Amino acid sequence: LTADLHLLNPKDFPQLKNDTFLRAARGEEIEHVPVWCMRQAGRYLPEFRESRAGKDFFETCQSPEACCELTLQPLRRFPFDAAIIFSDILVVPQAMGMDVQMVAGKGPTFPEPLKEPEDLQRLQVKVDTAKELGYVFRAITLTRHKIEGKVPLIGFSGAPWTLMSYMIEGGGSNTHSKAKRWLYQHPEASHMLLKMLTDVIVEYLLGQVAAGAQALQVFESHAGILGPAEFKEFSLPYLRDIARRVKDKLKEAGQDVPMIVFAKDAHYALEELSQSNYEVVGLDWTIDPLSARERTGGKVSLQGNMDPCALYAPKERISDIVKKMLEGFGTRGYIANLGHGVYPDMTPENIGAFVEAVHQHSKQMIKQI
Ligand SMILES: Cc1c2[nH]c(c1CCC(=O)O)Cc1[nH]c(c(CCC(=O)O)c1C)Cc1[nH]c(c(CCC(=O)O)c1C)Cc1[nH]c(c(C)c1CCC(=O)O)C2
Repeated sequence: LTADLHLLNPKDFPQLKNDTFLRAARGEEIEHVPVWCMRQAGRYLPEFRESRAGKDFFETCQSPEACCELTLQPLRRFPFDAAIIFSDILVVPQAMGMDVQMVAGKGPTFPEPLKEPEDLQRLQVKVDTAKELGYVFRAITLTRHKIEGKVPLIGFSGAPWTLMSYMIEGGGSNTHSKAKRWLYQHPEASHMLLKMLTDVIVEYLLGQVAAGAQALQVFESHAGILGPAEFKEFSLPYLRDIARRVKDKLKEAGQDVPMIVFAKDAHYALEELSQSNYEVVGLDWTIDPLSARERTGGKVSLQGNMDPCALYAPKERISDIVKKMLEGFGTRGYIANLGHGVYPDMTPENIGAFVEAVHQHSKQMIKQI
């Protein structure tokens, strides 16, 4: 074990061999369009199901070795241009003192969700991220060593509104009406909670970079349940604050790490999102590539946005869909991805076809420029 201690030291990482993803995030020249998939480490892989079998989900998240193995699994199969650390957005509410369990067939569950503003007193205001979330940092450091510079490693966090909605709903929801009730009945307490979450998230993301994360993605998965006005009041200011504060701190240390904002179903806010201090705006599949480009005015790189269900199509059809998508976005300032995560019943082979189609078509297109 002592011989392996350097693997938990965020120093002397292997040299990065494929920086295509980082260059695309910054809008720089590339030889092919980089591609990765949200939930690329997931139940669609038999080796993932085997590693996870019989183990508690959050215990798995707390094991750096398990997180490292699950992060690397998809890279052994497919030539992805980036890896995302295996973890979950709900480790942040846990660090703030809330109990969260992963219930099979039901998803994440909070036995004691926040009900009224008084419940905010149950939360840890000042979270020592090194202590409460150190296991994520150790997973990132270990993975950054073990990935051997093959591709960059992405760290991530849930955004404040998405985490708030889980903490109040107590789990998944169609309407999010319990959480939205707070926005209309308790706007001040809502802002207080969103601010508390923002403070923890900023520290958490900085800790991930210190541990070795080479890019950061912020998931506002529940943006679509808000309308434009509520998004502007309860989501956007916090998304902007997170990027500003993380970047200011990194700059002091002479570091620069690209940040991606993925606000699912928030196409009503694309203009605002493209002016939010993030280098990359992630897109779900409900927006047309060309109009996304127009509305973001070339100010940011874009990531996305194939309908995950297109992976159910035959391989030739996947290739056609990818080609159209690439033509819509163009090859510069673009990172190919799905519009949301891979589903458990998808065929690994088709993910391979997706990755290959992105590489092949984009190489062809770049040659013709
Ligand atoms: C909303 C959300 C969550 N978690 C996450 C989000 C934001 C992205 C999104 O919008 O989907 C983020 C997340 N969760 C997971 C990752 C790992 C990295 C990757 O994308 O490969 C990431 C980036 C692993 C996971 N997180 C989870 C799994 C599947 C469960 C398992 O492995 O046992 C994985 C691979 C569990 C999880 N965790 C969460 C849900 C809704 C679920 C699914 C529950 C279910 O389907 O039963 C909360």
